[in-house]
Amino acid sequence: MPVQQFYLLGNPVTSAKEIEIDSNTDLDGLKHLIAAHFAIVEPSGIAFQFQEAELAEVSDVVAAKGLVTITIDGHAVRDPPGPKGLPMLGNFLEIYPDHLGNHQRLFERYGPVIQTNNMGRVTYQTNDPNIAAIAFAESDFFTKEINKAHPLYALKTPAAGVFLGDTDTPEWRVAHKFLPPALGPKAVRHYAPTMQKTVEDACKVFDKLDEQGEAWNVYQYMLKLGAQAVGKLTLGLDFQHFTSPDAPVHEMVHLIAELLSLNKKVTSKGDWYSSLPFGDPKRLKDIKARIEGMVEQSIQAAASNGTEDLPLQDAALKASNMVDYAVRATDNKGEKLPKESLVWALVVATGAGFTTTSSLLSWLIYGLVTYPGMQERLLQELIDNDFNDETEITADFTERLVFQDKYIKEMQRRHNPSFQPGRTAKTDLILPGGYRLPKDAVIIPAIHHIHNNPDLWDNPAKFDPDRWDTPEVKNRHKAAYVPFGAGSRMCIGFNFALQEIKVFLPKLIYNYKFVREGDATIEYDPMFQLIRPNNLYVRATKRVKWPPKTEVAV
Ligand code: HEM
Repeated sequence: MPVQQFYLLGNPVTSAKEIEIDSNTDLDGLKHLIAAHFAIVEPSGIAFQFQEAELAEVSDVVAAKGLVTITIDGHAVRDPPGPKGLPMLGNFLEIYPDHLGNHQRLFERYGPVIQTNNMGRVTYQTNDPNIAAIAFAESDFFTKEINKAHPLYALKTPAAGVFLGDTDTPEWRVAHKFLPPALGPKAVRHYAPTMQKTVEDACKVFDKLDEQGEAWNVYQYMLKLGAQAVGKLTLGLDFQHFTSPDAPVHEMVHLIAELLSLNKKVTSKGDWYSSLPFGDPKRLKDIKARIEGMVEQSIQAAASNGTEDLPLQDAALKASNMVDYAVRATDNKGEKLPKESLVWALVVATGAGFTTTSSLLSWLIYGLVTYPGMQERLLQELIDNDFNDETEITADFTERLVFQDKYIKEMQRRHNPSFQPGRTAKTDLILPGGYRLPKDAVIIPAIHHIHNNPDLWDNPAKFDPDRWDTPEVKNRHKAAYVPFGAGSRMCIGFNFALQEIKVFLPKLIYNYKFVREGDATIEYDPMFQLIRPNNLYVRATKRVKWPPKTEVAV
């Protein structure tokens, strides 16, 4: 078999490898062979050169009398670029507090894969859907492994399996078998009446605030609303958020929100900070223990109800909430979600459930008071579908609200709450474009920057729900829109989240006209795990008149 020497352009020639080439192989086969030897993730981008001339045939590669140079998508291999940074602080001061705006600037300056260093912690980010899709796919190259460089490191809880644990652990496999059925499309349909009752209770409070002529902080009330629904449907707890306009936020909700805030604080700084035995890192540990205790209590209450065990799918359709489901559901071997996994899997479902949905709900209200015509179009669609105070909001009904669906999609494009799912390199590897990543490097498909990348979206800053009807958007790259992440570690609660929002929004829009109070620039908390509009205030004025139904031309 012929033997040839290859090296990667950008690496020293001393790194050249001698590789045997099967004489029957074609160019594609040769690229795959070379990709396997050099851990090049995407073989199709490989090209061969000898003395700067392109070699387009395998026979030319074999015949070359010397080192054959490999290029990737026309580039030499190189480390992802990024700003130089200051000693100790790295790039921290030029990224925070506005990490969304500043990362955008870095993508514009350095290209689709960037490298930053925050007080010693190196992170890679991409706004390229092709590279995002590669990172999201659990493969020989990438996995979700929450190492020290991962944005969830300070929260890592292997027992949770989902979200806070690594893939391919026994804990992840078992949680990933038991939880998704309870959050599948059929299962969440039977949660619709509880969702509707929750928003109806909230409306009584919004009515009172209107009677008192008060404007209210959108995030605070959406946090109450999102948490009230998730509390009932995951833990079977009534957080009593809507007994009066001033009802306090339940301790559990405070603790989970503080946990996320502490995590972002702790992981935005170097490793030294997260190992301090006092201050934020200590508080983070104490809070985790308190949450664990509270969830254990809910589990005991559910278990003492003495209801029968059921196979996974049946349990998902019959359980009154996820604790009830989790204590009753059995797999085909008759086994249950082990006790060690139960507590943290439920904490995660609760936390992941209300923090995200309350932020998205807040952005949806922001859209009503910011983007002209949206309230009117959403209301008109309800009227045209005969919505009124008595309507039972089922999944069948919300499926008819086509504009509402596009409005939500566009909001998740422009203002998605989640922004940094991280994936870890399993080996030294080379990405498309020739970007080199070392083993254990964490790359973040930067959701906000993918969703606002001008190469993928026409006029991305424009809020335009109608773009979802265009062929460009319909035929987009599969990872150009990933509000719930992608791959086997994507969100398992997306059916729940979308249904909840599609039940809540009609009630809010039908009952109130929302008007913004104040005109301060909307701020988000850079030290929070999610993006939410912190200082948005609105007046919700109760509607007493509604527009007529659109006349259909005959
Ligand atoms: C607007 C609402 C939501 C958004 C934007 C959202 C977003 C996400 C994203 C981006 C991930 C992937 C994280 C990663 O790749 O590391 C994720 C995972 C997850 N989400 Fe959601 N989520 C939402 C609602 C929910 C709800 C309502 C629940 C549960 C009731 C939930 C439960 C989970 C869980 C358990 C995971 C981890 C799955 C795993 O590790 O295999 N999410 N979510």
